[in-house]
Amino acid sequence: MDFAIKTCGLTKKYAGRAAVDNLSLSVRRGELFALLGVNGAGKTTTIRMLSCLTRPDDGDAFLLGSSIRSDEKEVKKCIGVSPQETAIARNLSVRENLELMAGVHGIKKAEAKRKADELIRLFALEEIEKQKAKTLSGGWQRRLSIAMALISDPRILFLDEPTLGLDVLARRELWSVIRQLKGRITVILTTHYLEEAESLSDRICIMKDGKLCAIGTEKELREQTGAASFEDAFVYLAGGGDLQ
Ligand SMILES: Nc1ncnc2c1ncn2[C@@H]1O[C@H](COP(=O)(O)OP(=O)(O)OP(=O)(O)O)[C@@H](O)[C@H]1O
Repeated sequence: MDFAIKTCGLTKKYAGRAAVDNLSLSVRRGELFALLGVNGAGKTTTIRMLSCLTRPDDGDAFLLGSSIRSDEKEVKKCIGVSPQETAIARNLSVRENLELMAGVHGIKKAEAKRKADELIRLFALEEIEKQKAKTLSGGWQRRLSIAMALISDPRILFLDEPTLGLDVLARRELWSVIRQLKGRITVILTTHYLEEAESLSDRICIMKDGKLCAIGTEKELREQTGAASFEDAFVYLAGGGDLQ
């Protein structure tokens, strides 16, 4: 099996308490993989370790074969991150944000323009490309943030709660943007919206207290718990193991 990500006993502790506890899992190339769990389950800490923003206390993870411990430079070359708090420059336009991010990655001007053109088309940003980012709605800011994370042509993209706080229409629009990426690159998505994981992902990992407590397709997780709906399966797995 050709893995994009393989974690081996990945562990992070804060004040002696494990935020991520001995996490071992594999994500296939081209897979859209969702990390689910209640608040504090360890999803963001996992993404932060995989994107080299936080160093693990124990264990390791390999992204396209490169270790987050010893090959940080290689790992950073192959990833894009759209964090929970969108990291856009509010006073710059949509196009300027994209070109600025290209510059951060050392992409030359002509190439940066070509890449910005391509992403503006892919994310349907044409009509707002000259608009300052601060004037955009939350949904369009998230869309821009994802486009920015793709400017370096990453092979693995991390989306941390991409639709948090968006209205249902903006969320659905963003889903169709995320669907366009399916199969092209590996996407790791964290979300609290169960229907988002259900609708978008190939496989789902449910975390609880920093540990992996279940992994599989939505159907497999339902079958494993004997639940009628995915929500019931999630409540069973991430909650107290009680099916009401
Ligand atoms: N920088 C930090 N310092 C201390 N504790 C932290 C830090 N970051 C995370 N934690 C703790 O680690 C645990 C896991 O947090 P994490 O943010 O990874 O969970 P999460 O699943 O992403 O939660 P949420 O769904 O609320 O975003 C929590 O108990 C949190 O309080």
